[in-house]
Amino acid sequence: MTQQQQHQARLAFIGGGNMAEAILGGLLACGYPLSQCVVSEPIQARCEFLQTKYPGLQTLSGSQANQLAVNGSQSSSHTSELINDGSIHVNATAASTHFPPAEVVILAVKPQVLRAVVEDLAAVLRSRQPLVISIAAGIETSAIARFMAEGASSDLQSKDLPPVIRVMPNTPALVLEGAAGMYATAEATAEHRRVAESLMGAVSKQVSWVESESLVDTVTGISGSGPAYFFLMMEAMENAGVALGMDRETAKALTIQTCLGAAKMAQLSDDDLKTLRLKVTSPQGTTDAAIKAFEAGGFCELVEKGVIAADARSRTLAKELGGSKL
Ligand SMILES: O=C(O)[C@@H]1CCC=N1
Repeated sequence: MTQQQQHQARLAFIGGGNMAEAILGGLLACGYPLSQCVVSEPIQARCEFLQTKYPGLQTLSGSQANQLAVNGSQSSSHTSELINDGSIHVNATAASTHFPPAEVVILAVKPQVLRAVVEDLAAVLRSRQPLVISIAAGIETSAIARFMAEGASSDLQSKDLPPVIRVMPNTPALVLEGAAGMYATAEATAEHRRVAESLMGAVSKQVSWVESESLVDTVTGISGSGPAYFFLMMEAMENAGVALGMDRETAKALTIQTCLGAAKMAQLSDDDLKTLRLKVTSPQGTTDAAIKAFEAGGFCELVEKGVIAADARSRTLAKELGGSKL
């Protein structure tokens, strides 16, 4: 189904950092209506940057911005009071100060502040019951549920917890080439899964559900952090070209296209990755010389160590920031 054919949910981004921008930018690039998106972001300058880049985007900043983004404001006078109060800043280009409640809340804040943010939003999340999508690295859905339970008054029962889907996206979402892994809690219905899949699928070429939440940490180790591994490899190749006398621009352009071409071949070919490698590698040839040098330095073991380190860090974050009560 195309974006045009289905209801496009009102989205509240809590946090307007790089990853929120990647998802937002990707959604807008494929036709998601700007009017259905609001970004709550504490740093005024970042709001201004987003407004300049996406003219007409509603951004909210200030002490009650997260609440307003989720809860909406049915009365513009209420919003005006908040603005006059100095407690909230709404971007000047927003068409109106009327904010519909969010149907999907995307928690796109750093893991270190997720607890405070969710506790602050607990009551409104539990009364509004939006679909909550968390992209915070490492924080388990059980911890998010506990933050919601602890942040709201105790007379609300646990069945009042909204559905949570944990997503590990990656920054190529900004150019609609993302890869994302997703895990849904038992509260999430097939429709919630469909909405999350459709939002992340709009900016990601690969969306994979994992059945065990611990595999989200592994997704983080592969595709969440993965773009940085390829950027590092590309940096190293570019620098090697420069060291051999090539101008940086040419070395960079050849490196990037080689990376793109290899990825496309890997995607389109029926051959597995090893076979593709061997097809480039003539015996005693140039590639063979390079691969031998990589192997002598423990390249594959090193990459495995890197992926394992990212996976492990994601699990440690869960313990450090989510606690171990659940
Ligand atoms: O480095 C990080 O913590 C985040 C998670 C995945 C990509 N960046």
